[in-house]
Amino acid sequence: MNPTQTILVVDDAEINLHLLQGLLQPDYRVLTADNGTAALQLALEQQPDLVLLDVILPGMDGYAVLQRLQADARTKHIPVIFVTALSSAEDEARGLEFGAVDYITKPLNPIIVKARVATHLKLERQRRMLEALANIDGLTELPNRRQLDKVFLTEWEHAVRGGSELSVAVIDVDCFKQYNDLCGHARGDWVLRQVARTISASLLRSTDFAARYGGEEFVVVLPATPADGAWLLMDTLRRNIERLAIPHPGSDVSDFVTISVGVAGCRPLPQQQAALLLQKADQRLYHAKRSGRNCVVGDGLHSSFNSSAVFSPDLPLDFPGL
Ligand SMILES: Nc1nc2c(ncn2[C@@H]2O[C@H](COP(=O)(O)OP(=O)(O)OP(=O)(O)O)[C@@H](O)[C@H]2O)c(=O)[nH]1
Repeated sequence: MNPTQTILVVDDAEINLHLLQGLLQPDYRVLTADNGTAALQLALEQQPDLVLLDVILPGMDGYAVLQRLQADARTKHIPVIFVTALSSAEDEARGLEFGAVDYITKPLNPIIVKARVATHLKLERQRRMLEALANIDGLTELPNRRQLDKVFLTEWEHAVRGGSELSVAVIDVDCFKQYNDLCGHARGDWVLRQVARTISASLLRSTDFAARYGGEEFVVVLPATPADGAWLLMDTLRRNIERLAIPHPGSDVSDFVTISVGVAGCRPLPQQQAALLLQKADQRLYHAKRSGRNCVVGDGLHSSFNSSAVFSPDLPLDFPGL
C-alpha cells in the first residue's frame, strides 16, 4: 500500500468513476473528474502521479486532454493511461502514439487494472527518484548547479512578473587549497559538508535557496529580498561559519575556517539577463578575496554596519541596469 501516491481518474460515466475509485482507493489517493477541463485543473493543482483517462469525453476528448497535459511544463511529466471502450488495434496504437504510457480497454478487468497501475506508479517513483538524484550534489546533499540554474531562472522570471527584488550571493571557502593540502581531502570534504549545513541553517525563509555551485563555492538565491537585507543575512552566515571554530592551519586570514561572500541584488526588468546578476555577485566575491577574505561585499553605502564586512565602492565591473 502506498497512500502517498495520487491517481487522477477521468471518466464521464459515474459508474466507471465509482468502479475505479473502489478498486484503487484502498491503496492510493484517488481524485476524480468527469470532463477534460476539470481534469486539467486537477492535474495542475494536485500533481497526481498517474492519470487514468477516458478517450471519449464530452467537449474536450481524451486525446486533447493528453495533448494539453504534454504541452504544459508543469504537467508534461505525468504519465497517462488511456482507459477506453475503443478496443481496436488501431485505436490502441493511436493512443500510444499520442504519448499514453499504456492502454486499458473496457470492460475493465480489475486484476489487470490494478497490476498495470502498480507497474506505472513504480516506474513513476523511480523516475522521480532519478530526477531528484540528478539535481542533488552527492557530497553536501544540497541542490547542485543544474538545479540552481532552473531555480534561479524561475525566481528571476517570478520577480520580473511581480516587480519584486531578488538577491543572490556567491560564497567561497577561504584558502581551501591550503586546507586540503594540510588536513587532507577527506577532512576537506567534511568541511564542505559543515559549510553546506550552516548555509542551510542560516537561511530563514522557505523560499530561500542554496546550492553547491561547484568545488568549494556555493550560491544562495534570495527571492523578495533587497540587496542590503541579503548582505545582512550573508554577514550572519559568515559569522556562523566562523563560530563553527573549525581549525584551519593554512589560512591567511584566521585560525578557523572562514568564507568570503559576494552579494548582488536588483529589481529584475524584462530586458535584463538573469546571468548578469550572478556575474555581479561573483565579481564581488573576487573583490572580497582581494580585500582580505572573511568578509561580505555587497552594494555600496552600507559602511555604517559594525562588522568586518567590506562594501564595494563603485565597482568598475558594474553594468548598467542592475
Ligand atoms: N576536499 C575537497 N576539496 C575540493 C572539492 N572541490 C574543490 N576542492 C578544492 O578546493 C580548492 C580551491 O582552491 P582555490 O580555488 O585555489 O582557492 P582557495 O585555496 O580556497 O583560495 P581562495 O579562494 O583565494 O581563498 C582546490 O584545492 C580544490 O581541489 C571537494 O569536493 N572536496
